[in-house]
Amino acid sequence: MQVTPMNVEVKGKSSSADKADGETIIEVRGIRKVYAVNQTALTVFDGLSYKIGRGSFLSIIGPSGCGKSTLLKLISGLETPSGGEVFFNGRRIDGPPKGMIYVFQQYTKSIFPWRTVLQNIRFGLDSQKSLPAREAHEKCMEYVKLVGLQGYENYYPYQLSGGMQQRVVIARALICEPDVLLMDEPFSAVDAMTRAILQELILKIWSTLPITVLFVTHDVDEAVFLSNRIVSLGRAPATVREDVAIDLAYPRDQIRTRGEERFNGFRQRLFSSIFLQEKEGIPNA
Ligand SMILES: Nc1ncnc2c1ncn2[C@@H]1O[C@H](COP(=O)(O)OP(=O)(O)OP(=O)(O)O)[C@@H](O)[C@H]1O
Repeated sequence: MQVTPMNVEVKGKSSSADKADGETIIEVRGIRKVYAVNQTALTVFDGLSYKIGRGSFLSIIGPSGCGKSTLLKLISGLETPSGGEVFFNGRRIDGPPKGMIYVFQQYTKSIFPWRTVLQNIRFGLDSQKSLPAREAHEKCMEYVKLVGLQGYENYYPYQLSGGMQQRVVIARALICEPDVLLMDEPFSAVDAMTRAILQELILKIWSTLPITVLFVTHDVDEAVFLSNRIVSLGRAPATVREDVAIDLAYPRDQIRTRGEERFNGFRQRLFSSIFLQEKEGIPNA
C-alpha cells in the first residue's frame, strides 16, 4: 500500500510546518516513582525533571526496563507519581488530561474488530456528539485520507494488514485533535518495510498538524530518523543521560536521511551509550 501525499486541511487548526521546540507544553518536575514488587520497592525515578517544548518530536530511549513506558504513563496521567509533579499546559496533571492521546504498540487490542475502518475512526469523535452526522462523516473521511486508507473505509480490521490497522488507530487518535500524541513502541509489531513507511507517515502527520509527539522506542535508528530531540535515560532510578537535539533537516527521507554521515554520528553516539549500559547489566557479558 502506498503512502498518499497529504492534502488534508484539518478544520480549526493551523498547519505548523515550523517545528522548532517552542514554549514548554509538558514539565516533569522532580518526579519519583516507586513500584512495590514482591514486597520490595523498585525505584524507577527518584527526582527526574525535564521540560518538553510545544511542537517537538521527542523520542525517549534507554536500556530495557529503565522506565521509558513508566515516564509516558506518568505524563499521560495513567500512572500517579510517588512524588513530584507533571504539568501539561501549565496545569498539574492529576489524571488523564484532555488533549493527550496514547497510541500503544498492540493495535489489535485497541481496534474494535466488529467495526469498519470508518466506524473505528468515528469512535474517536464520540465525545463530539453534537456534530451533525454529515459533518462527522466528512471529518472521518479527512482522517481516513490523512493516514492513507482511502478505499478501505468499509473494511473490517481482519481484512487489513497490521500496518493498516495501526493507521486506523492513529487516525482515531488524531481525530480527537490532541495537542500531544503519546506513542509507546507503536511500530514494533509490524515488519521492517511497513515500519519504515509508517515512520514517514507519522513525520508527515507531525509536520501537517500542530501536535507534539512523545515517542518511546527501543530502536535508536528509528528515534534518530524521527525526532528533533532525543532523551536517553540511564538505568533505574533513571536520570537523563543524554539530551540531544537531532538537527537533521526535515522533511526526512528513509534513503537520503539514513545515508547522511551525521545520521550515523547520532546513531553511533546514542547506540553505544545504551549498549554499554545493557552490557553492564548482564553478568559475564
Ligand atoms: N505496574 C508495575 N508494577 C510493578 N513494576 C512495574 C510496573 N510497571 C513497570 N514496572 C517495572 O518498572 C521498571 C520500568 O518499567 P518500564 O516498562 O517503564 O521500562 P521500559 O524502559 O519501558 O522497559 P522496556 O524497554 O523493556 O519496554 C521495570 O523494572 C518494570 O518491571
